[in-house]
Amino acid sequence: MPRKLAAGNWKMNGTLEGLSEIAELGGLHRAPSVDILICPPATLLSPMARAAQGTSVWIGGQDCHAAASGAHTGDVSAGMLSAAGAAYVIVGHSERRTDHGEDDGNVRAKAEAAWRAGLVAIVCLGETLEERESGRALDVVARQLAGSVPDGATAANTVVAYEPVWAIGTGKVAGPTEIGEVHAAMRAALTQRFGDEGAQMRLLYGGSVKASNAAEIFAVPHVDGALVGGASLKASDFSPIVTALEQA
Ligand SMILES: O=C(CO)COP(=O)(O)O
Repeated sequence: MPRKLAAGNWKMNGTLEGLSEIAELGGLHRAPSVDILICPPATLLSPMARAAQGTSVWIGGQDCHAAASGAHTGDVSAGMLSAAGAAYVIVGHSERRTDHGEDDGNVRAKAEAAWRAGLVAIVCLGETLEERESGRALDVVARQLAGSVPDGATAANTVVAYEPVWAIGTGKVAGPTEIGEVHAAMRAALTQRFGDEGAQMRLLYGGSVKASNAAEIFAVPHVDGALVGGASLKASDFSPIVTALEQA
């Protein structure tokens, strides 16, 4: 079983001063029993990767283009992220799906590009409030999982993050029953499709995770970590979440 994963997604936040947060986080967790990852904006990736060298903190990108290079103004390839020091890349975050019209096919192609560059792909999915309230959450997640996770996914090259859109940045956390139901369904689908690799693949929950609710979330079966937005920006906020995961 790969180690559990506490991942921070800084989104479009942070400055060079945030380098000190990486050093502080590494200092607080010198020999963690879980993996720790911070995904800063692309402009901070290289200095953050340097700051993280020799610490327990991994650095990742927040998105990549599906192509290796070419005429794609404003985009960054997976190879470029890797060269800058990334080990992971988030693909298919709901903010990318909404802001940039990305669909499951785009996300799948990005995950494959991540693998070609030697990165671990964190494939995100999750239903909207309207989809949950109309009883379609499990169907939506099943469809996104089937369409966004490429053939060839393994426990080593892929992480799946369930982030219900209505719980992101809203302070509304999905309850243990809701999370448990979706994570069990994802585990069953991944195991059916990928066998033992699917059984071992890390499944993260994301959406308003904080120190105060982390332990309850990590106690849910098939939750192997978290993808944290706001509460990952400060080491002092993120560190208790890392500790809760170590103790789960
Ligand atoms: O979108 C998220 C992480 O990718 C979750 O963000 P918040 O933790 O700020 O709700």
